[in-house]
Amino acid sequence: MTEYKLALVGFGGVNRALAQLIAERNERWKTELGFSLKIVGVTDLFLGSLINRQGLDAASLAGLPAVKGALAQLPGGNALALNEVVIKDSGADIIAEATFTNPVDGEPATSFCRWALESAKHVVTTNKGPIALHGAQLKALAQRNHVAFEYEGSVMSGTPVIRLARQLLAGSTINGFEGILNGTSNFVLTRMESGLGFTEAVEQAQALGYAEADPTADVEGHDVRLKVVILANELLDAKLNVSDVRCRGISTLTLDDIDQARQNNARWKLIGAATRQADGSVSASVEPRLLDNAHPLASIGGATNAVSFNTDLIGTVTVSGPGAGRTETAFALLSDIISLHQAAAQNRE
Ligand SMILES: NC(=O)C1=CN([C@@H]2O[C@H](COP(=O)(O)OP(=O)(O)OC[C@H]3O[C@@H](n4cnc5c(N)ncnc54)[C@H](O)[C@@H]3O)[C@@H](O)[C@H]2O)C=CC1
Ligand SMILES: N[C@@H](CC=O)C(=O)O
Repeated sequence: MTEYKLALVGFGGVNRALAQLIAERNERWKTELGFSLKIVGVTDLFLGSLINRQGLDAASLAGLPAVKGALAQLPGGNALALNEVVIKDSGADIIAEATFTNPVDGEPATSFCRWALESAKHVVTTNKGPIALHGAQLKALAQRNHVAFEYEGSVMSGTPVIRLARQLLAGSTINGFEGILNGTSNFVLTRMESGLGFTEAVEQAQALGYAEADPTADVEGHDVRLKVVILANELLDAKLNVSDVRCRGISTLTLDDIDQARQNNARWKLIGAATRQADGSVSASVEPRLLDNAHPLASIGGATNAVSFNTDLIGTVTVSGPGAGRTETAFALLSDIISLHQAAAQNRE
């Protein structure tokens, strides 16, 4: 039975939920998945950092008070986020990176991934910045160092859309997709349909752990733009940069607009889309679209996301599931670890 040593970089909603899952399910994973996880390091800008090569108690970490420097209160803890030390010197095999997404340059998360990969440690991340902005370089770095770089949670949280499309649609060509790819904005639009104001709806999404640290990224479409780049580059073999994607969010939609749509049997949805053109190039956009209620994406409500792939052999395939949420996204990290464990087993055969 394999035991992976894990370091958690960024200890907010997602990695805390992963610690909780480890506390509850590690024993079960030994028999069901063939591995267990031992947390040997944690680092967070707000909470500080802590290393213990013998293993930290996952339940205690999950219940850590969310107060500044909380990790310094534990034996061996430090009030500073010693990110580089935790990544390189905690003895971890796997780095679970879940710090803020920076949609402009992907930093400092990209450096965290790079440090880990250069030190021959696997990386699992839910952070969209490094993949959308530096994905090709990080994948090459992982390959050179014979380690995994996995990021299923970067699009549609725990819903297995990247791996599902890559593996199970292999053999057919994906020529485009359109989808609802941001939980917060879809939650906000759904709440506004019940009459709640925009600001109050955003506050609810923040309280539920759906929103980005700066929710502007959610409502202005910047988060979806990163996800469109990730999906298009991964599944359509596009070479898109973030600046190639036209982007408009939902912040200008009013309760009147939403009520007007309802009276016309329609709904506003924030749609991210990409299409392969006749010359082989891929065009992409993020914009609010008025969908007739009969449209397959119109009924997707709350923080649920959905994406419809347009394939050459089997037509349209739609995948739907949670688009945000702490435990849902922590599950994506687990699925990444399962994937790298399976790949390691295959390599041994
Ligand atoms: N919450 C969700 O539903 C989903 C989140 N994601 C992504 O996962 C990542 C984590 O999300 P959450 O846990 O919800 O965010 P969060 O805001 O709850 O936690 C992020 C943590 O990272 C820490 N941090 C920020 N910069 C740091 C630095 N330089 N060094 C060390 N720690 C740092 C913060 O102090 C914070 O505790 C984000 O990139 C987010 O975009 C992806 C899919 C869904
Ligand atoms: N803030 C994002 C979280 C997942 O990427 C969202 O609401 O979809």
